[in-house]
Amino acid sequence: MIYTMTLNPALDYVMHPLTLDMGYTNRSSSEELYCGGNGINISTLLNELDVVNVAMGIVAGFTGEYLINELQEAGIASNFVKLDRGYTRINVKLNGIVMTMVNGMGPKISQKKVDELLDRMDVLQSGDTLVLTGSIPNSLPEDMYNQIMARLAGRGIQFVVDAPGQLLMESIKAHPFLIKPNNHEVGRIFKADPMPETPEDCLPYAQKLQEGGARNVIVSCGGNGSLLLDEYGTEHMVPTARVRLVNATGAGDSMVAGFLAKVTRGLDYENALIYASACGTATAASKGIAKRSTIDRVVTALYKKMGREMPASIADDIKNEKARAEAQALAAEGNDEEKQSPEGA
Ligand SMILES: O=P(O)(O)OC[C@@]1(O)O[C@H](CO)[C@@H](O)[C@@H]1O
Repeated sequence: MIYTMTLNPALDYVMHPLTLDMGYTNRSSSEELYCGGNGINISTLLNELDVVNVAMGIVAGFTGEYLINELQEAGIASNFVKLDRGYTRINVKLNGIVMTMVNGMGPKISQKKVDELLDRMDVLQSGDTLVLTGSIPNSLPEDMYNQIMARLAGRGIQFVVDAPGQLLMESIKAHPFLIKPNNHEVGRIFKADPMPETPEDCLPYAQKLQEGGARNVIVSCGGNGSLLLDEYGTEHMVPTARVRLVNATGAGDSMVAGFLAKVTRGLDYENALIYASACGTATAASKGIAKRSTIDRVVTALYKKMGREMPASIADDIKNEKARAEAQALAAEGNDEEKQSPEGA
């Protein structure tokens, strides 16, 4: 079973302003509300791929209630500690010519609630995967992920960590099965100058992260593709299918979900990376986390672009002929100019 942990979930309020002038009232042309936070995005995409999983974490207030109800309606099992005060944050995503995000700090969490969460984690068993991802509210210690991994150590549980900066560096000491920073995060961690932009640029940094303890390292590089340095030391580099960018929020989370969905079902690392890349791109081309039909289209387009044969296990899973035809149409859009997001996927 895959468990995702979101210590600081959010409602993502995506607004589409036509212009953005600081110091003035700006008007949005449309807006949407999604359940967010990295782990919740991963659970949402896993669910879309029919991978049964449990979303865990901490919620508060009316926004937290909304989030749990929405997960329930989507058929995603959840196990959240509820705080008595405060509210789950609302992260504002201003999706204009470039994406600008303002993420909330999150509610204050007492030690009692942390202990309650740790106790709930005792349901995890040997063979389970725990995905620790996203920022940690200020009131929790920087080494929170390490505390969780230490508590579960020796029980045959595999860890996946996708976290910013120091949090990630601390976590690799626990030898996680997978980490997935993007190229900008890797550049900031190692104070790289110039910033690594391509999978090739990121390879030396992925090697350092592996030397630090991570088993498999994926580095996503937005429109430039992605890199996997696997636990056997083999490097895999995959391009990105070209699509029109709609909303980059959750694209990196979708990669993690796509990769896990496939490796837990026995697919080899190289093809799992291709599938992961397609899932990230599909979300970038969607409003909210990608739906299955978009993933099917993008994965077909990516295999075509790479001139690669699609493994039977993926091909058998592409739901219908219509998706195949649409995939061809999407591949033909490859000449469209891609809008750039401020961070890699
Ligand atoms: O503030 P954090 O925890 O670093 O990031 C939170 C967040 O920006 O990440 C997700 C996309 O990956 C969004 O759903 C969410 O709003």
